[in-house]
Amino acid sequence: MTQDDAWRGVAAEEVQELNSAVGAKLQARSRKLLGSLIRPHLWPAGAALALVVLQNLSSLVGPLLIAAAIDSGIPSAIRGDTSTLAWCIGGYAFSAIANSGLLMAFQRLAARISQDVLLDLRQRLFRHVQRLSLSFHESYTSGKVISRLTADMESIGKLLEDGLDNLLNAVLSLAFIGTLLLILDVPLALIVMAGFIPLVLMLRWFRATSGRAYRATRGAIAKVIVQFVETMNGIRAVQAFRRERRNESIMDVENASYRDSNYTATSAVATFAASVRFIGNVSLAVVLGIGAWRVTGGSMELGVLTAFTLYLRRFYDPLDELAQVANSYASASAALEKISGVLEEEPTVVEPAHPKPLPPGGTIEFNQVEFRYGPETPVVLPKFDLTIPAGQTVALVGATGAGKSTIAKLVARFYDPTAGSVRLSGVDLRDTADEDLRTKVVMVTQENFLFSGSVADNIALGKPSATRGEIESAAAAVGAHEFIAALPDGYDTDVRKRGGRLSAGQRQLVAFARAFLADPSVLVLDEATSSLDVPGERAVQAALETVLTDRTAVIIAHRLSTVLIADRVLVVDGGRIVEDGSPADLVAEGRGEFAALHQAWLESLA
Ligand SMILES: Nc1ncnc2c1ncn2[C@@H]1O[C@H](COP(=O)(O)OP(=O)(O)OP(=O)(O)O)[C@@H](O)[C@H]1O
Repeated sequence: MTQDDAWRGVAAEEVQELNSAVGAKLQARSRKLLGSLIRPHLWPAGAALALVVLQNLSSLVGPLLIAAAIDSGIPSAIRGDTSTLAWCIGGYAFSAIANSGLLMAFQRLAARISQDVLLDLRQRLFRHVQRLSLSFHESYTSGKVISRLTADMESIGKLLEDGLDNLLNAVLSLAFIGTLLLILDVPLALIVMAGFIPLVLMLRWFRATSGRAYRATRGAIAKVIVQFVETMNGIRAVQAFRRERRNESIMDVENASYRDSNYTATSAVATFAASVRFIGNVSLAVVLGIGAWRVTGGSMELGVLTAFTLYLRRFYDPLDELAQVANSYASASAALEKISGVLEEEPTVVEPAHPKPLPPGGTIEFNQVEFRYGPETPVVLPKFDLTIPAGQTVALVGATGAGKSTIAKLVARFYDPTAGSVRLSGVDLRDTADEDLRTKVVMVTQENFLFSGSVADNIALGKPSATRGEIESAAAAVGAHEFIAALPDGYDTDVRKRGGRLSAGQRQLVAFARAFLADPSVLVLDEATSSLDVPGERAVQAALETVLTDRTAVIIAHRLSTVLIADRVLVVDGGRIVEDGSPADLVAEGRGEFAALHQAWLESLA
């Protein structure tokens, strides 16, 4: 692994203090992402920039017109000539209207650009995360992904919406007003500029402090969301095991650390904003003092001083806003760093550039396969060979943690073996197209996951092009038709709505109907451990036999009845296949682990 690889993807997420080289690398990655997001909107962004320039120019005219009104309009009006004053007032009204119109146009355009950018980023992130391999999801957790898609996205949105608006306004105001101040009065303008020295120092301090603080807030909010999502996902277990108090105390700790990191971040903003205001007010006081002294001495006109102080207020207001921008920027860049990390992750199970088509048949071969979950984790499956001929039903049995699910996951290519190869009909799974593999190998897991939508939609997942007739015959084949027809809206019942909720056995039947409809050559099945009532169990058993007909099957078996319908039993122990034979032969041998397991099963049924 090179030095660069060590920080790739999400590796730096949990690290609070980064060295400057890594920090720079992460910033460059964030900038690259931001650039790629903004590039498609360069023209509208240019138009927005033009609008904000015009809007700033229009707002500058006001104080100049007021100065003209005080210095020449009012004196002429006293002498009976009101035309200058009328021009000043008319001009002021016109610039105010133009200013409002331009502001509205700019804000609308900016909002449109930023919403498009956010939409693009959300889509990219969602698509990318869906493509990432199981190994990523097992370690990254859904809570963190949710936090990237919600909280982080929101802080980037805040920067794009208010931040850019404020930043452009501030920079332009500073440039324009700075120029005007110099034109109006050079000595006073220089006094104002001197205030910039402490300002720049403050800005440097603020960037360093808030950058660190906001990285911490991103990590902390992710932990709060992870804890929340885990609790909600496991709410049944939480209530069943009375884990509420324990969860509350974990949540309290995460929540408190989020509050603390936010507090540190906002404290920095407060210090910075207060310093800006303080420097602004001191400059104003000095300008007023010197200005008043010069007006009384006759070397400066009152109107000019009025205009100068009016501009000066406007000069410091955007600096206040700049503090807010710096704040949103720090928060958004921490978020962008995390999101760009997720986007940098690559699937570990990669689709080949030139896939080989899978021929018909379903022979599975493990050739010298060895497997470990990660480079630092122990070998879970030591080197082994195994051939499962097409059409055979194999039951994997063994103690918990023996490696049964791991073997099943290799057949479905959720992982690639660390050494050796897994072949289907003679083709290395690494050489197959995802689409091809997913139609030939279907995995039915214990979760029996139902997506929101109708029962029919959930069965059709196995074959999206299926007609209603095909869906119903698949359901009928596995014996699910009766209970589905009896649901409030039959096949159109929403499985997430009241009345559409299915029992564990019914969910399993829907999962079987889905697999039956998909009609794969190979079925990998993690049998549910939860026990069903006797009629439910019989229905599921009958459905299982139907689904298994004419295909290769690898079943992680938990029930004796399932093992007995298998052609072959593999007993797994510590990642090794220690027994291999037909259930009848293994029982007849009478000495092995399977024979003992069989005896225990029989006794439990007695
Ligand atoms: N994602 C993972 N990362 C690291 N180790 C893992 C991972 N999944 C499983 N393991 C380890 O691999 C070994 C085999 O696990 P596996 O899930 O294959 O066992 P199993 O026989 O299916 O168990 P069970 O019957 O409890 O489901 C175990 O020691 C387990 O701790």
